[in-house]
Amino acid sequence: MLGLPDPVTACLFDLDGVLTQTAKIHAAAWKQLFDEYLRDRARRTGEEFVPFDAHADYDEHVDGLPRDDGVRGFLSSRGIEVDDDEVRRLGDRKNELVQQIIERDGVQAYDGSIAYVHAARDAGLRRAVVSSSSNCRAGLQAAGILDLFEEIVDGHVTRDLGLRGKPAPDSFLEGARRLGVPPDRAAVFEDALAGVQAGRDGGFGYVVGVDRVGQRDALRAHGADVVVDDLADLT
Ligand SMILES: O=P(O)(O)OC[C@H]1O[C@@H](O)[C@H](O)[C@@H](O)[C@@H]1O
Repeated sequence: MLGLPDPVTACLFDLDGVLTQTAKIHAAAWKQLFDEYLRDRARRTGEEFVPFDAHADYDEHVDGLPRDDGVRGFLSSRGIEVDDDEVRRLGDRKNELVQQIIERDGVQAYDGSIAYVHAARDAGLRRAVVSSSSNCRAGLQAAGILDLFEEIVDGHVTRDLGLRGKPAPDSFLEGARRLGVPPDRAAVFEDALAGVQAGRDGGFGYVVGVDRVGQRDALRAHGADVVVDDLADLT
């Protein structure tokens, strides 16, 4: 049904880049944050300034991860270790940038995803959003799609429950648990390499990779059972 194997009765949707066009917003905010940081560091240390790549660096080190893990992950890829206070300071600054962009531009959902979620609801499939973002609920609300989902496991929930962030499968497992289905009867929909890996490692029934930026092969390699450009392609 809806391009999913028969045993699947529940859908676990990532938010940024799957339901809403907010992966671009996060990538832009991360780029501004890290470029400011790296430029300043280069001035202080005399090192060469190598800018953050909003595709390669974002996809590999930041996309899909909880905010703090994104800060640590990218900086450590450049051999830079920072303490918890600095991680928090940089994460707060990135969040200010995200919120400024959202305030200015709003949040747009992908039409194909919304049509798919409606079809899933009409077909009786259970539906949850599983996102690392602490802005998840606000994003769903701003896009006008909050009421399409029965459960939301976001950055606040994972922190409160002490769950490991993606690429660990914990948040998706929590989503399936809340919907009352075993993982092998749930499908994961993800655009991030870390999220697809979480779907594979959690033993989910099907992992749909959503390719918005030309990383089809990498999504496959991280464990996607199928890769589509848009959820409309599944129907
Ligand atoms: O900073 P937030 O809104 O809590 O989001 C954390 C992360 O959430 C993920 O969904 C995004 O892919 C990342 O880019 C983002 O950094």
